[in-house]
Parts: sequence; C-alpha cells; structure tokens
Amino acid sequence: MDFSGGHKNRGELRIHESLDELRTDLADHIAELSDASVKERGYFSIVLSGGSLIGLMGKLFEAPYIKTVDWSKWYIFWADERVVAKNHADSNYKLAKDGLLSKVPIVHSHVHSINDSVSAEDAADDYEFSIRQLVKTRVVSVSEINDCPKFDLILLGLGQDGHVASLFPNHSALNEREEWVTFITDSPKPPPERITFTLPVINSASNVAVVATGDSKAEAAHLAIDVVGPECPLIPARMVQPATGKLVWFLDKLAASKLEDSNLNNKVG
Ligand SMILES: O=C1O[C@H](COP(=O)(O)O)[C@@H](O)[C@H](O)[C@H]1O
Repeated sequence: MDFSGGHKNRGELRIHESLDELRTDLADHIAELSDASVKERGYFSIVLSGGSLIGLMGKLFEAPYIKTVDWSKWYIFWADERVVAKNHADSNYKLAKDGLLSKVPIVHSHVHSINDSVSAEDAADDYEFSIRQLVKTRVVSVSEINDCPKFDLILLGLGQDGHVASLFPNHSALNEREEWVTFITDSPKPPPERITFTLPVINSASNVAVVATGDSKAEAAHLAIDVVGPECPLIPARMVQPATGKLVWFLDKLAASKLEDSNLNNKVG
C-alpha cells in the first residue's frame, strides 16, 4: 500500500455550511447505505467510532429515519474501543448506547461490543474471533482481494493529531497487516489501553465515512486530503484509502478551512 503524499484520489468531499446540514447529510448517507445493503444482502454491518461522531449521528433517531430505516437488520461494531468497563465515562460503547443505540429499535444481540473484563490483548483477540464467526455466516461480507471482513460502512472520527479509530501517528499499530483487531497500551490520548481495527480492515470496507468538525480539525483534514509534500507528516487519516470501497469526508466549513482551493472546487455539498 502506498500511503505517500501525492495521492490524488482522496474520495468525495462534502463540506457543510452548518452542523445541522452536516447531520442531515450524514443521516441521509447512512440511511441510503443501510437500504442498499439490506436489499442486496439482508444485513447492514455498520462500524461506529467514539468521540464527536455519535452526537453528529443524532438525526437518525428523528423523523423520517426512525421509521424508514430497517433497524432490525443492523449489526453494530466499533472501529476502536477503550479498554474500560462498559459503564465507564470513557467507553465508546456507553457513548453510543446513551447517544444513539438506546433511542432506536436495534436488536440487542446484534450489538457487538468488546469483552471489558479481560486484558487489552485478550479483548482484541476476542473481538477478532467474534467478527470471524460473523464473516463465516456472511452477516459481515468478506473482501474479494484479501481475507478481511468487508463492512458495509465504517464511520471514523478524525483526531486533531490525524488519528482515526485508535491508530495514532507514528505508532507501530499502523504497520499491522495480519491481525484484524490489534491493541495498544500507550495511547497518547487517554485512556492508554485500547483496541482498534487495523488499516487492512478499514481499507477493505465497502464504504468509509470520515466525519470532522471544528477548526481544531482543519490542519489534520488538510494533511489527510490535500496533495502534500514529502516534508509533511504522514498522518493515519491519510492512510485511509479503501481498496475498492467508497470514501466520503463529511466536514463543516471550519474543518475544511485549510483545504486547498482545488479540492474545494471539487466538493459536493
Ligand atoms: O479517542 C478517540 O478519538 C477519536 C476522535 O474523537 P473526536 O471527539 O475528536 O471526534 C474517535 O474517532 C475515536 O473513536 C476515539 O476513541
């Protein structure tokens, strides 16, 4: 995989005037992909992240989505999770449960959260094992180009430092090519112990959406999307390059404020 600068195809850019507009567009996008996956496969495998993303998905539990989405076909996963108890304030599961999952008619057994009672290493192994079972039964598709799961949609946030999931700049987890799920115990952003999908899994998805708002994300968005020189840091978000899937960036004006004009001219939204 070539993650170097100069990669021109950085996906579709959707830059929004307001957060309200972004929330509606994000809900539309998720609902459309859900419809298409349910029609084609009978399931919708959706991968969540933590952080600001969940709040930006809030339109989904309003009309029309609450009635029109086939929630019974949703299977929920996490791109990363903090290794803390499920009722801990740092838990990405708790964030999603409180902010989204408890407000929509999701089938409880379709929610695949991590085992929070074991070490980070064991939690990563357990999570990968449970995903392997769902790939065997094709609840989660399999990639045509490697043995990775092919999730219908992976939703990622963008850290100020350019991290996605719990893949942080210059961390050895970025080099993991064999495991689907790996663990770290030295996250630069607390809490330190986390599990995360690896780049091969993220880049095997049918659809990836990266959602970033606010001026604190502007530099990371520039480094992730624009054609930058070799002197610029190679941030994890730039390594999100779906092999056959579609990549869409959902940005507000502030997060897009450092993008080159050439990219802004090509924007959708
Ligand atoms: O620690 C994390 O941070 C990122 C970004 O969070 P945000 O609040 O800046 O949007 C998030 O995507 C990731 O899932 C989470 O564990």
